Amino acid sequence: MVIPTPYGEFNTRVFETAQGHPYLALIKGDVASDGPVLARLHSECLTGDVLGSLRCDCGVQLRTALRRVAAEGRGVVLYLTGQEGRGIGLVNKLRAYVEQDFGADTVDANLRLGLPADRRDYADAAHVLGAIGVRAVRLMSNNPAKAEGLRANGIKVEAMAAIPTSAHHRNAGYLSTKANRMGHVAPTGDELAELPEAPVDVSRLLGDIEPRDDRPYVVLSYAQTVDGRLAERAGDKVSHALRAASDAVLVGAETVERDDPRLTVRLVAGASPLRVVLDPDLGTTPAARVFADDAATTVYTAAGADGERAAALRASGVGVREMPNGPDGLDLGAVLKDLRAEGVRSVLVEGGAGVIGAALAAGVVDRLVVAMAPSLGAGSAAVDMGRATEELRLTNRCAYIAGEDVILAWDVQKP
Ligand SMILES: Nc1nc2c(ncn2[C@@H]2O[C@H](COP(=O)(O)OP(=O)(O)OP(=O)(O)O)[C@@H](O)[C@H]2O)c(=O)[nH]1
Ligand SMILES: [Zn+2]
Repeated sequence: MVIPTPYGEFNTRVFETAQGHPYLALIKGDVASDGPVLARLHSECLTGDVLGSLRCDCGVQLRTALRRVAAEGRGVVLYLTGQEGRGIGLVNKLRAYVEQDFGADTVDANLRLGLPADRRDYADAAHVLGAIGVRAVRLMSNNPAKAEGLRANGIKVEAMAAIPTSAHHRNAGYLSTKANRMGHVAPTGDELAELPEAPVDVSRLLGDIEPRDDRPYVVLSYAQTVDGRLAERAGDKVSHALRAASDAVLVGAETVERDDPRLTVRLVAGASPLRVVLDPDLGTTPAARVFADDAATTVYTAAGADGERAAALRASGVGVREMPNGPDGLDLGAVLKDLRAEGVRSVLVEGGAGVIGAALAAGVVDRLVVAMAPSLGAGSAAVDMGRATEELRLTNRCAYIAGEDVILAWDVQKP
């Protein structure tokens, strides 16, 4: 039986464990032939796999694994139901999340509930691999228990490496606990070691993400030429990792018109944030890529803007919210307050010049991330803070250097 996916078709076989849990094998190519097979044992995670929850990175890992197997043309992703919540089930996992909201890490949360930190067993998974003809694997995981479980049941694990994902500020703690407390190992083996690239770590660039009661943590991110003019920023991994770490990315209507950005995460493995467009008169073209359905979008507009246009956007799944006008277009403070009320904890403001200037002038920026484009004399006007005259002091500097790129970041101190 074939299941067609966005990554291509997978031959599918299903097995049922003695406890009644279906194991779904998504197979590409001839996995019974000689040579280790690229493989992932994926523990069910309804919140991450289906809903894209940002508390973990399971959904991103699952899709990345399917993509890698498809790219290689040979391999298997074994989807293990019954392993939800590391084997304690969905209800207990959600109870463990409540414990985590009260300060426990992912291990202690289970223990506080009187449950083991991990109740999974991989014997059945090994038997399924055996049944489809797999004898040796290159395992996409850095959980040593998975490798041991396979080896103990007759499957050779010839190499092993994690599927690196870009951390989100909401799962950074979870990922570090897995590394520090759950014995997850560094990649080993020649073949697989060169496959995954280390994820771009932008946590120091972002600083301490601390939302306030009345607005999210606001990060301003743009590129400038060495002589201080705003520069266009070609899509690069750092800027995509910044998006992947944020709850929302915000731009003005001019940027949508001029650059037609998608504002999604594509160059690193990570989830796309909510896209927010400030468009006071709803003049952006309906064909703009930011309205496509590959991520969620909310448009903020002035009261009384084109009602038909708003209705059309809503019908296509784009949120439209009316806001009062401020000194420089829409009242940015009101927009941020509304986003916070919707649960957004961090916003990455990417431009354009008008929005950047207005955010600085309004004193709502917590962190500034400036990429230095290696050029002089190009670019458009410099950042203009309009009427704001008070100096903003910058502290807690971080410098990120990769190849030709120099990126600097600071906390913005309020006068
Ligand atoms: N109990 C509990 N389970 C969780 C939590 N977060 C994720 N899970 C479950 O953990 C399982 C995923 O396992 P991970 O520990 O993320 O990764 P792994 O599969 O052991 O290791 P890798 O193969 O390297 O990804 C899924 O079943 C999730 O539902 C949590 O906070 N508490
Ligand atoms: Zn998960």
